[in-house]
Amino acid sequence: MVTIRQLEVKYGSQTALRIDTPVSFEKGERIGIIGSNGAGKSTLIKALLGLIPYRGRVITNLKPEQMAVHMQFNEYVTTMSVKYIMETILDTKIAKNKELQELISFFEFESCLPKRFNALSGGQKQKFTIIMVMFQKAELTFYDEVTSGLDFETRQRLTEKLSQWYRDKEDTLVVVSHYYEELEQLASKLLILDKGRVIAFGEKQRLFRKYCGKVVLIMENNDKNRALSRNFPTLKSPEHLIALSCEDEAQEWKAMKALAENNVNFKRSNSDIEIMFMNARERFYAQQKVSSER
Ligand SMILES: Nc1ncnc2c1ncn2[C@@H]1O[C@H](COP(=O)(O)OP(=O)(O)OP(=O)(O)O)[C@@H](O)[C@H]1O
Repeated sequence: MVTIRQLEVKYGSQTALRIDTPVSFEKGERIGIIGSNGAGKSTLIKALLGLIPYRGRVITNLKPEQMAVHMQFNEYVTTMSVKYIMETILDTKIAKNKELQELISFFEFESCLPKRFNALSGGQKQKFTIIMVMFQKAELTFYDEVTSGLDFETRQRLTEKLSQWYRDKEDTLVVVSHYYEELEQLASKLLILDKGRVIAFGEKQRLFRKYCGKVVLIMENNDKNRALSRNFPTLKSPEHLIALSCEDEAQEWKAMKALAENNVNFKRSNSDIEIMFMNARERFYAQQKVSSER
């Protein structure tokens, strides 16, 4: 559907994004884009939508009107109801449009319709834009930080709604997010960016296997657990945690037995995106260092 053969975006003299190896988004895929602040995530979306100039080659059979986008920040006039804005932008009447009614009801947005945009809560504002984006039924839909700025519970509820809506559909989605739980639910493939470079791209489980092993056992970082973990291969992990990497079932049983015998609480995961991201980044820079030393 979209193939990025090569892409370079510069703001002045600063290169914000450079993709050298081809990246393709195929029909029906759910792609998550992750990366720290300033990694180039929004820049990539803007370039794909043709909103900013870039050098390189992006091949797509999609016309601009076949792509829909939910940007991080959205503003609307505040002198009229959101119902009026929705009907004007979508050029339809809610009362006569079953599909739009279904979306409004799915997102429990009915009671918000008479309100003005500035009177909506953060979550309601996002729902408003999501409904309008979904209504376009685009071939390719981008969600850029759709739950950013929302409290934990609202974020979870909205992610669940999005995941439910798309569950049995074939839409192609590109979801940019800082929140790993969101990508666990919405993405099956990941594009990991850092400082404008592609660190890794591929199917979520394949990347987990490559950077973390079969499974990771995650426990609190304290003196006792640090001592225990010395007998096992560990991965890079958030500072308050220790992650043991298990390459196969035998290693997993051995590590679990040791943790159980020492009465350690742990979480087992074969999909932790945060730990996978940290280790992919670590390996990328280690390889860069080796090749620059050659
Ligand atoms: N309009 C602009 N002018 C100059 N520099 C810009 C502009 N927009 C982005 N940048 C820079 O380009 C780099 C990538 O920015 P981008 O917004 O794509 O990052 P991001 O991964 O989306 O970050 P965040 O997670 O913080 O939204 C950053 O260093 C940023 O400061």
